[in-house]
Amino acid sequence: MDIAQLEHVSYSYRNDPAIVDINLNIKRGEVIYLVGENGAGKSTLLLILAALFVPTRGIAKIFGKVITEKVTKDVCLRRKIGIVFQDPDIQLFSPTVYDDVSFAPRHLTGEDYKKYTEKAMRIMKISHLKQRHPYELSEGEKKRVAIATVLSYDPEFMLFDEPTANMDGKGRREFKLLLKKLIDEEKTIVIATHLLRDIVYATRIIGMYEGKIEYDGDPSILKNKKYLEKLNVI
Ligand SMILES: Nc1ncnc2c1ncn2[C@@H]1O[C@H](COP(=O)(O)OP(=O)(O)OP(=O)(O)O)[C@@H](O)[C@H]1O
Repeated sequence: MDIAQLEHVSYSYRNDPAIVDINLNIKRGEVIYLVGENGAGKSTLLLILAALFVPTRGIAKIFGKVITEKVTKDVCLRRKIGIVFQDPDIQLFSPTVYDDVSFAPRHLTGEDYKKYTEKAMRIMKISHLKQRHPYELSEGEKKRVAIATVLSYDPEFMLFDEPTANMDGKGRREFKLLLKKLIDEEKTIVIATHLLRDIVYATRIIGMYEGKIEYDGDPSILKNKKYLEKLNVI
């Protein structure tokens, strides 16, 4: 079974189309980067893949389930999918870092939630911040916490929206190591980015332009500067 199958999927915010007629299959173990200029539709496509948005048109099947309003709340499905939003302020809502990181495992993994929480904080090197209020953190620290809130329940399908956008060189190197670890654990990964220099371990690139898929293929496209210029991603 594919992780995701999109058939003629479109999504509009009120009447403004954000993605248009997307056909896409994602197989287990793929490491896909979505590239495209601002407003190309990358975040919207991630939200569809995360089973958080229901397509305005077409059919999205995630882990074999057709996504409807009801299915977006299915706990079994939610347990398998993790999304790290571009803006960590959307993801962090608790009074302390610990409460934020433990929120999902508390609801999804039961008894062992402390173990999962500690492990995620250790991996993201945020254990020392656990009693801090998320809003007191730097943007880079917030991003680490946001990633930890997803690692903490160990989903098999992981989606990242501009994960390295507010990170310094050290943060970006550490994210690369995290990615390697997730790939070794055979996760399926989709990353939206406009930072081409940060693309590593890609098995597939999807280039978006004005809500449509303009390229879907192997990473050799990254060497084709002329084509990337056409997509406005250079
Ligand atoms: N909440 C919203 N309400 C209305 N329109 C929206 C909303 N979110 C996105 N859009 C619009 O949908 C289109 C696609 O936006 P989206 O955020 O998916 O693109 P993106 O490629 O992720 O861009 P960026 O790199 O700037 O995040 C844009 O025209 C955008 O203005």
